[in-house]
Amino acid sequence: MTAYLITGASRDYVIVGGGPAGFVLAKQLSQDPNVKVVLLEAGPGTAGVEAIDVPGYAPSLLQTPYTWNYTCQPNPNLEGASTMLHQGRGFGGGAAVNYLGHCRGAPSVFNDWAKISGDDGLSWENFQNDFKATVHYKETPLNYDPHVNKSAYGNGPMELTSPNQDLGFTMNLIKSRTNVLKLPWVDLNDGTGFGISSSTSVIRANNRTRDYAPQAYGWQLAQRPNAQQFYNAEVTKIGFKGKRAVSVTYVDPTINVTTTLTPKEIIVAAGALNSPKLLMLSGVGPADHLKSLGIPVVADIPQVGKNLYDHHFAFMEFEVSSNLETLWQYTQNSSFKAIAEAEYRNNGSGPLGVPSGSAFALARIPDESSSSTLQSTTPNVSIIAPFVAVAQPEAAGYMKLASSDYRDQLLIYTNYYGSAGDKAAILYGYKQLRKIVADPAISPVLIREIYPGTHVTSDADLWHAITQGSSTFHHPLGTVALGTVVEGETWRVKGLEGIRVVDSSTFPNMPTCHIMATV
Ligand SMILES: Cc1cc2nc3c(=O)[nH]c(=O)nc-3n(C[C@H](O)[C@H](O)[C@H](O)COP(=O)(O)OP(=O)(O)OC[C@H]3O[C@@H](n4cnc5c(N)ncnc54)[C@H](O)[C@@H]3O)c2cc1C
Repeated sequence: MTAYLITGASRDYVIVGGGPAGFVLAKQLSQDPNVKVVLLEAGPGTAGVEAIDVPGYAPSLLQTPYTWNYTCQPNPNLEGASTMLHQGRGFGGGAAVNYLGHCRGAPSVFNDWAKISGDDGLSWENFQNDFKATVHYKETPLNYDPHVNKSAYGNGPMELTSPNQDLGFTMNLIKSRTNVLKLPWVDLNDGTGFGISSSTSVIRANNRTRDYAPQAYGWQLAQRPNAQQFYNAEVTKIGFKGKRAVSVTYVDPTINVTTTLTPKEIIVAAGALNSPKLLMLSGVGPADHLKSLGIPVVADIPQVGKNLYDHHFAFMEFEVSSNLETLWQYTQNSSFKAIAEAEYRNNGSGPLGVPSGSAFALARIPDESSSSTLQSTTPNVSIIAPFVAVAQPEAAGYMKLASSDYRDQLLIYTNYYGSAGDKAAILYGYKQLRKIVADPAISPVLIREIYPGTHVTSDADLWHAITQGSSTFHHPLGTVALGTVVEGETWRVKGLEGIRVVDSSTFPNMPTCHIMATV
């Protein structure tokens, strides 16, 4: 599939970005055989890539051609650390490389979005039907009750399942969280805002492989003569005539061919970092910033690139009984690895067939209040790394261009823990992790605390540990927000014609859980 194959009549829609948003849009729009749709994806094709298909290999996909590998600017709130922020690159976007968790979180978020955007379709009551239209839940034989509310799921193409087995530790975690956090085990997809979840994931029941956008929607596109989907097609600029978007220029770097299309309408779905990037490269953004880089201004919209939210987590590390199956054993112990791979090949069981985080909790903090730090010295141990994050951070960061060259890195200012409330929340949660691990549901298998170490007790020292042992869930959003940059209902960029943005960049603020379900 290469760029020069696109010839002939003008297209009705060009969609920029083959992530979950782009694929759903392409599938929906091309239902009408009279509407021509072209989907352009910057990254490579992803069909048949084993590291993408096997759930347990997800962490190995970072820093590969399947990710945009952005390094954020030094963050003063993290003692100057420059953290990484990866995004999916290739057919499927983030859905091809992510950790497969599917969760909708608190309804109040969507009711807020409906108010902010004036679009009642986004209220929880109305949005539920859209959620249901994208997924179905498939029951599988399990050795535990996953507490799934089946009425929360519909008949959509994406398959959701629960982890197909308790590998020996999930139940300990669920019990200890129930005891310490005093929360019930619930389904966080049915409108329940707080509770403990056993991680419903986009993993197929029959062969325990990743289910994601190109698989769920791409085959329908492939069968439609009015739809085309291209990878290795990086859009470098959107051209404007006055305030109307009229062209899309893209390059296929593998053959160094540049092509310009002139559709009737352009839909940008390039994700939370690359959608604002493309808008700014095309002259849509803060005028002073664009002028400073010599980019002619089409529309002065100061909020493009602002309002950047993300989920950032802080972790601890504990050694537990070596008979517990953990990712540490898989990465460090070659005989364990061989057994796990054989198990997965035989019947999709074992640690490779489940998501990396097999249980988590959403809790409210009281009103008053990836890389491992362990040296690889002893392969035959088991390590757990429980983590905590602020589900709805207050402080937003921002991003801007480093230059007018599309190949340059972005300047990303994350501002994690940038408010007193965010800082208090993460510190509170970090202390709760120790209590959870000390609970009798876990303490019998606990051997020792590795990170930060039991000597770390004061708030100042714990804060230092958080700044040194934290990372992102890769959930950036909000940089082309509904209400400020994009209109509700139409998703048109305000003040412009022929251009819409429809993806995670348009979320006004953070859902309280994983975010792909909402995309
Ligand atoms: C490592 C990782 C783990 C995650 N874990 C989870 C999880 O467990 N659960 C969850 O719900 N969410 C998770 N997420 C987040 C989730 O995957 C994203 O929020 C979601 O994919 C966003 O969808 P999107 O369509 O808005 O953008 P994206 O998925 O980012 O898709 C945008 C697409 O546009 C393409 N693109 C960008 N620029 C251009 C251009 N100029 N021209 C053409 N194409 C372009 C990109 O290559 C990409 O394929 C994770 C993300 C990552 C990276």
